[in-house]
Amino acid sequence: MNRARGSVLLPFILGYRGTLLGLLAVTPLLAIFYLHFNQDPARVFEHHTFHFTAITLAILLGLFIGYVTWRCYLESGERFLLWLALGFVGFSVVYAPHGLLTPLAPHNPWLFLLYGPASRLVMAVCFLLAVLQYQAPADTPGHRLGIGGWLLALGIFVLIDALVAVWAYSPWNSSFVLRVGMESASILLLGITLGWMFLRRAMNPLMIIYALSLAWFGQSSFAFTIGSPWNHQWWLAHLIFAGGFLLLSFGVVQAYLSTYSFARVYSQSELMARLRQEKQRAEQALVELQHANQDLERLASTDSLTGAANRRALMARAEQEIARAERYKLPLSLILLDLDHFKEINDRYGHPTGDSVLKAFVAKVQSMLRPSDLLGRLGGEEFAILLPETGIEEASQVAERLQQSMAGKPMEIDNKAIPLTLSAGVVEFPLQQGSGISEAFSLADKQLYRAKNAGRNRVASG
Ligand SMILES: Nc1nc2c(ncn2[C@@H]2O[C@H](COP(=O)(O)OP(=O)(O)OP(=O)(O)O)[C@@H](O)[C@H]2O)c(=O)[nH]1
Repeated sequence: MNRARGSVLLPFILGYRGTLLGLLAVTPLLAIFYLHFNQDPARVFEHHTFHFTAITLAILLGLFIGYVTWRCYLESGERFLLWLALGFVGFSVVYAPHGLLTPLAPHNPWLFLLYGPASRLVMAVCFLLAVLQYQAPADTPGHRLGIGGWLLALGIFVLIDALVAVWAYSPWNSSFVLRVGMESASILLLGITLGWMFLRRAMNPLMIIYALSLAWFGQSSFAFTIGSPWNHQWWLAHLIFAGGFLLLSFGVVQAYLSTYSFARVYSQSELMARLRQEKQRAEQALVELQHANQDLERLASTDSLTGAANRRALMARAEQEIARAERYKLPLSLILLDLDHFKEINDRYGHPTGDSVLKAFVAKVQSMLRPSDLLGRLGGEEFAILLPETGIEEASQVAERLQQSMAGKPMEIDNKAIPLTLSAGVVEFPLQQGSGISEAFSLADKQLYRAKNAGRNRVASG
C-alpha cells in the first residue's frame, strides 16, 4: 500500500481536493459578481468582426470535438458519449446563426440574440440525457448510431434554427422572459444533471471534468441573463462558456487517448491495483505453465506403468554418462535385467497382477540403487540399469544383490506371494574412442543371454 494513502494526511488531502474542486466550480461566479458590482453597465464593446470570428471558431471547435466524441462512441459503444456528441453538434448547429447573423444585430437583435440561449438549452438537454445513460450497457457494434441517425439529428437541430427564426419575427420576439426562461431552463437542467451525478456517485477523473464544465455552462447562462448585449458581463458570459467548453473538450480528448470512454477511466490507484492484479495473474499462470511443462517432461521421459525411466530417457542419459566417463576417465557400467518366466505369472495370476508385479519390482529395485544410478524399462519385462562411476565388479555385485533379493523372497501382491526371479547381464562400457551405446547394449545382451541359457535366476558379466 502507498504510504501516503495510509497516513493521517489522507482526510486532509481529500478535504483539500474537495475544496479545490468546489472553488474551481464557482470561480466564474466570483468573476460575474465582481464585474456586476464594478462595471459601468453603459460601457460596451460592440465589435462585430471580433464576435463573428470568435463564434465561428467556437462552432468549428464544437463540430470537431463532436466528431471526436462520436469516434469515441463508435469505439466503445458508450451511450453517454453519443449524447455528448449530439450535445456538441446540436450546440454548434443551433449556435451557428448567432455568429452568422452578427451583422443583423442592429436590425433585428432578437434574430441575433435568441440562438445563444436556444443552443445552450439544446446542449443542456443532451447533456442530461447523456448522464441518464451513464454506465448503460454499451450499444453493440451493429446498433451504433450511423449516418441515418445523424441526418435525423441534424434535421432536428436545423428545424430548431428555423423555429427560432420564426420566433424572432413573431410578436413575442422581444419578450425578455423567454430569453431568461431558456437560460433558466438550461441552468435547471444542468443543476439536475449535476445532482443526479452526485446521487449516483458518477465520479471519476473524467466525470469530475464533466461536472466542472457543466457548472461553468450554468454560470455562463446566469451571466448571459444578467448581462446585456455587448456589455462586459455579456462578453464574460461568452468567456465562461468557452472555459467550460475547453475543459470538456480536454476530457473528450483524454477519453480518446485512453479507453474511448468516460465511464471506464480509472484513477491512478485503481490502475495500479489492476496492474498488480494482472501481474499476479501472469505470475500464477507462469508457475502453472512451468509445472505443466515439468509434468510433460516427466511424462515424456517416464514409463507410464512402472514410473521407471523410459527407453528414450535411458538412452539420452547413457549418452551424457558416456561423454562424462570419457572426459574424466571414469568407469561406467550397464546391467540388463530380464524377469524370468514372466509369461507364466501373467498366465497364472492374470495380466493386471502381472502389471502390479512389474510396478512392485521397479519400486524394489529403485530402493536398492544409488540416487545416481538410473533404472529404465526397455519394454515388456526387460529393464536396464545405468551405473555411473561404477566398475564391472561393483556393478556385478549390485546385480547379484538384486537377483538374490528377488529370489530370496516372493513378491506380496494382492495378498498373494508370487515368486519372481531375474536374470542379468553386466558389462562395463568399453571407453575406447568410437565405442557407443549400441555396442555396450549388445555386449550386455550377450551376457543376459548367457545367464538365461545357464538356467536363469543368475548374473553373467564380462
Ligand atoms: N502384465 C504385463 N505383462 C507384460 C507387459 N509387457 C510384456 N508382458 C508380458 O511379459 C511376457 C514376456 O514373455 P517372454 O518374452 O516369453 O519371456 P518370459 O516369459 O519372461 O520368459 P524368459 O524371458 O525367457 O524367462 C509376455 O507374456 C508379455 O505379454 C506388461 O506391461 N504387463
